[in-house]
Amino acid sequence: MSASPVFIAAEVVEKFLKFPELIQQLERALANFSHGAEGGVVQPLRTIVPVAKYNGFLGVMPAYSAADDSLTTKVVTFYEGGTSSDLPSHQSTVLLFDPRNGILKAVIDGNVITDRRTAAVSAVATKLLKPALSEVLCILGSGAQARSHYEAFTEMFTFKEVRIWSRSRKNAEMFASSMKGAIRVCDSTREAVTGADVIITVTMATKPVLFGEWVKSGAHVNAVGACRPDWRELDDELMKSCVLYVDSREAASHESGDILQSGAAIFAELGEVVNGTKPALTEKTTVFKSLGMAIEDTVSAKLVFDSWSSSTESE
Ligand SMILES: NC(=O)C1=CN([C@@H]2O[C@H](COP(=O)(O)OP(=O)(O)OC[C@H]3O[C@@H](n4cnc5c(N)ncnc54)[C@H](O)[C@@H]3O)[C@@H](O)[C@H]2O)C=CC1
Ligand SMILES: O=C([O-])C1=[NH+]CCC1
Repeated sequence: MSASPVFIAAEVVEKFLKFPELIQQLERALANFSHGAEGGVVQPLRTIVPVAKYNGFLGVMPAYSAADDSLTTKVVTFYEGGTSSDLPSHQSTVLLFDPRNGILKAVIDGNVITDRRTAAVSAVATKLLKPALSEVLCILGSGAQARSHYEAFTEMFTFKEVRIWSRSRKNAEMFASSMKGAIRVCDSTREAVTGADVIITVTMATKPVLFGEWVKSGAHVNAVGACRPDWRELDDELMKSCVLYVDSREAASHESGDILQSGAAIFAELGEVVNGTKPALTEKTTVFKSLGMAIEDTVSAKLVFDSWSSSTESE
């Protein structure tokens, strides 16, 4: 009989999933993904089950990475407008299997993985695509992804000013007072965005919150929300005038409302830039449309499991 799977809780994931190591590992995974079959990544389009009665969605995100010899599936739920309680709007669990025989080895909290790996991928995009002089960072949204992005970006880059905008000023102020470092709370999206060199959109908006007319020429945008074909965060003007990078062409052309509804053309996958097969056009206005890939969870879960295993062996 096989041993029971271990359960790895959020606090343990927090301890072992750290920037900058996660960023380095995910940069490598993005490159493998964009190498096609040669890169050894198997990742079908995720399955999404709408739970229309409650404005919710269940996503199933399986992947295998030959380079990491890691096999996982994440199960994630997300609710438009959150739930009626204090629960996070996104909740997830990652199942890690032994790829040699299919035994379930670990059930891992997926919330910290989702927050940190998404921010880590945005950090890779920003490293490659930001303008040479990047002094002002702007974050739209003040939820879980805003926090992980702030942590990753202030650890990896140096900005003279960080601005936050949220639908409610109170939430933006709470965000600013709960994080280390100075953050300017802005009253409008326009105020937050004007003159910013790097912009992160991490909202649950279903209609555009970021408009091309406000975005400084040459700025870099990480567009992280709007993961449904009928949801938007960015307007047509920005989508059509930018150089557009995505995590996965396949996912982007099935899931991204910003791409499907604007008709914007995809220039490259981020992994192609890492591989050197497509250029990073840092002098242009760039958008990285992130939808989130299962392979990011696969690599993160393996990192957590291996670190946890080594720590228990040395006890
Ligand atoms: N690309 C990726 O890999 C991933 C993307 N996401 C997406 O990132 C976004 C943020 O996720 P979380 O921070 O976990 O959510 P959250 O629920 O913790 O925070 C959402 C934020 O958006 C704001 N918001 C909600 N409706 C809005 C509207 N209509 N206009 C403007 N702001 C609005 C909320 O006030 C809050 O500040 C979501 O769209 C989510 O689906 C989440 C996980 C991974
Ligand atoms: O990659 C991910 O886990 C998600 N992307 C959008 C909602 C959840």
